Amino acid sequence: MINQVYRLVSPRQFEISYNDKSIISDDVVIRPSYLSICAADQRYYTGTRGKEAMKQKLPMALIHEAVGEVVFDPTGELKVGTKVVMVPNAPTQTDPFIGENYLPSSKFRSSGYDGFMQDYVFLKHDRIVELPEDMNLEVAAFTELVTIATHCLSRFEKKAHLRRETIGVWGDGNLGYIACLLLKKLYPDSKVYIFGKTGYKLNHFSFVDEAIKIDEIPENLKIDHAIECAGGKGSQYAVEQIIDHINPEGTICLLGVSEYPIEVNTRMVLEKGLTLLGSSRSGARDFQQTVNIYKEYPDVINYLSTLIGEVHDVRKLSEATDAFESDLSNSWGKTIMRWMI
Ligand SMILES: NC(=O)C1=CN([C@@H]2O[C@H](COP(=O)(O)OP(=O)(O)OC[C@H]3O[C@@H](n4cnc5c(N)ncnc54)[C@H](OP(=O)(O)O)[C@@H]3O)[C@@H](O)[C@H]2O)C=CC1
Ligand SMILES: O=C(CO)[C@H](O)[C@H](O)COP(=O)(O)O
Ligand SMILES: [Zn+2]
Repeated sequence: MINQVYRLVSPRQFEISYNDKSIISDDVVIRPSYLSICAADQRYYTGTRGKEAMKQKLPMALIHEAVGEVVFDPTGELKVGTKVVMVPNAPTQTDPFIGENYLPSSKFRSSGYDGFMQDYVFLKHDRIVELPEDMNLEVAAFTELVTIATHCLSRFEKKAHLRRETIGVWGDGNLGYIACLLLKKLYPDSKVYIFGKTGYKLNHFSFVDEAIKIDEIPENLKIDHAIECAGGKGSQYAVEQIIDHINPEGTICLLGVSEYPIEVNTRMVLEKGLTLLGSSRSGARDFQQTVNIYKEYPDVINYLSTLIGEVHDVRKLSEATDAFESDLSNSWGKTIMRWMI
């Protein structure tokens, strides 16, 4: 069959390409239904990802956050119409110590390999997780971003010492919101503080113990551990404040992506004996665990719906461009594309 793939060819410019794909294989054929735009996609779309990466990775279909419906499963295991979330990471090897999302040989969609902006996506069974039948698909669309927090917390659980009275999250955006939400569910005895820049964004974090503006942090405030979700240059200021307010031997989970190297006060990292724990992307297990969280705590889905920013119907490529442009001027929430192309 001929599959249409919608690739970014240069900043702000998409083009259609045609891929001949045989359906005689083990792959499940999925029709994407709801796609969600990530900050990483925007760095490619706007061309701020850096000249070298742009040259190396384009042309490429964007989007690694998406759900879809099964249209054909050669094994007959999945019924036509089953709603699934798609795992963007495709490992080519396994390693007893290194996770699939840290193996350099893995292929990650919309970072060097075609993402989900396609008519059909062809996936192995282990790259698909079935969604609850009544799942809000606009929320499900950004499940991949939720898996980032799930993955980070599973690493935190293994590495951080057990005094977890107060945990601080820096970054009053999408990932900060999700990290706070999962912390409150998975660590109900811990106090969770959100640290952000903007009052109206912080107002959305109704479920945390404290919402604090970063220029109003009491000098004597202390936290046991922290999660940084600011990104860009903001990561540097966030890490600086975290180091000031964290108790000795705390763990700092780093999630924000910076295009340029940031400065870290290593003297104080040493003096306080801190652990810096970076996490990037996620694997199939994190997707399964996240869907389990949806099932166990259905109110998580309600809280996540606060993050639905705009939903765009995309019937033609110019409407995808509109969605990306509009996303750039939205200060709160995720931009979702209802994929009708
Ligand atoms: N590690 C991983 O695998 C992943 C990482 N990411 C990265 O995480 C970062 C956040 O993503 P996302 O939440 O979607 O982006 P958002 O833009 O929604 O959130 C970032 C928020 O942090 C705020 N901020 C900036 N500086 C500070 C600071 N010093 N202290 C506290 N808050 C600050 C921003 O405010 P303002 O806008 O006003 O500057 C914004 O509200 C990005 O860099 C993204 O690329 C995303 C997905 C996966
Ligand atoms: O968003 C992400 C995962 O959800 C990562 O930040 C993204 O994969 C980083 O990739 P790149 O190197 O292409 O910016
Ligand atoms: Zn992403």
